Amino acid sequence: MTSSESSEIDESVIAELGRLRDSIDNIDAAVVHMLAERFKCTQQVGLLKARHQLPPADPAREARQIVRLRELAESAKLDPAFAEKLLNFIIAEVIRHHETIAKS
Ligand SMILES: O=C(O)C(=O)C[C@]1(C(=O)O)C=C[C@@H](O)C=C1
Repeated sequence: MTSSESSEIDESVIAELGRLRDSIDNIDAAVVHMLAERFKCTQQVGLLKARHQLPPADPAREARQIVRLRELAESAKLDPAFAEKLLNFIIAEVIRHHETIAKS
């Protein structure tokens, strides 16, 4: 392989990496915007729950969400265990916010 051939390969690999990273950046931005919208909704839920003395957590609702999300993940070829962990992580933060609202 000549030095010009190897530098062409390097450039095409770098270009492909750049394209993939651009898509990753767009997807990450979409995730952030979607999470921000979700937290706007849960903020309203937190206020409603605090006003009506409802408990911050609703384990029955969470169980239904997990079943649904695991099914969605499976059909999207995403690891259902990962989807469940992610939902639990988000919900734990929401419950923390609900508790803060209830105390205030
Ligand atoms: O649906 C509710 O009751 C919420 O408070 C929202 C939410 C969620 O983030 O999806 C958070 C806490 C509950 O345990 C269940 C679900």
